[in-house]
Amino acid sequence: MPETTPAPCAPEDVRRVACIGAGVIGGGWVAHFLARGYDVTAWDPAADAEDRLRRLVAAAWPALEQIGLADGASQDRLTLAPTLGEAVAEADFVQESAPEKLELKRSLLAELAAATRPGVVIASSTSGYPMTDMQTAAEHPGRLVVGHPFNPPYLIPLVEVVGGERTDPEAVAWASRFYDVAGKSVITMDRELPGFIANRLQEALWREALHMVANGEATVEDIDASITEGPGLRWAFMGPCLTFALAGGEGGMAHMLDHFGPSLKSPWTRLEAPELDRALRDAMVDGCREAAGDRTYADLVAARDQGVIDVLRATGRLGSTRR
Ligand SMILES: NC(=O)C1=CN([C@@H]2O[C@H](COP(=O)(O)OP(=O)(O)OC[C@H]3O[C@@H](n4cnc5c(N)ncnc54)[C@H](O)[C@@H]3O)[C@@H](O)[C@H]2O)C=CC1
Ligand SMILES: C[N+](C)(C)CC(=O)CC(=O)[O-]
Repeated sequence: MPETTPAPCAPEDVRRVACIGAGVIGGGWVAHFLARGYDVTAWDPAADAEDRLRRLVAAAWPALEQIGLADGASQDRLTLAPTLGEAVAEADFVQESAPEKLELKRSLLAELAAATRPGVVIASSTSGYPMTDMQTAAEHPGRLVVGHPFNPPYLIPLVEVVGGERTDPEAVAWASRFYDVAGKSVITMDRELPGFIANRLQEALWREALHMVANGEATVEDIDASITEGPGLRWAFMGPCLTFALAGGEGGMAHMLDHFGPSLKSPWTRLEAPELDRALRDAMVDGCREAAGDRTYADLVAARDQGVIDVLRATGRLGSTRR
């Protein structure tokens, strides 16, 4: 039975967010919430976590200043807690971003649900585990939801929100409203799908890319250029459905389907996942190294951040969310 304890405050009244796990995504969430003017408490068991996290936030800050900080936003409002319990004790909302391992998520979410104040909503950043599978060990599973972000969470607006079988629908509604108030663009799902919506779509593309590299049919560089020089330009402002409706000319989607629909049955795709063996792993790693050239990780992050800001600005979406 879903738990019905109400959240201790309204989504509009959240002041303190706890971020559990402070790697690529947890750190990105920290930067986002700080930029939106929240107090943030983080916890991560790694010895170098604080140093890594503060560097990530400092590197993100110029991009965040460019798109506009909330009143009072400051990197000084970040605290690293010595224990998980202290990190969440005063939190109005918790974002979990620990490694993608099901058993770890199960026990961590149970621990978080026991350590937070009653009713506090806890969201997992998982890339694909259904909440039903992650909430099995929790005594208070009603306030556990998925809040799936996109890298970097401080610039990519989308977050997919969905509950599990034991999640209280009120918690899903609360989380969706909170993310909206916190400047995210929210899709609330009414049922669980492995990979949610966006990763299910990305996975199909990714699987085909791996097949082509494994078979020597395309290089990493060809694959990336095929998107950045091609469909990727359209996808930044018009999704694949409306884009393909235009492929039908004035006849729209109806003509497009009547014309090209039968080709869906031709063997363009190979829907089984390829074996991620050593050779394929090396080909992908070497190909990405070659594509990066002499650009460092920090160079690539800065270039990506500027690219996303430029696209958001060019398409009139800087500072606004999807309605
Ligand atoms: N990397 C990406 O592009 C995306 C990742 N995600 C999801 O975000 C979550 C985190 O992934 P990343 O940030 O990429 O991983 P990461 O490896 O960069 O960071 C994971 C962090 O968790 C810490 N950690 C280890 N054990 C922990 C524990 N027991 N409790 C709390 N923290 C612990 C590690 O020290 C590390 O700092 C995963 O669930 C992943 O699926 C979601 C969207 C995108
Ligand atoms: C690579 N990934 C599956 C972890 C990516 C995501 O989950 C979302 C993203 O940022 O594209």
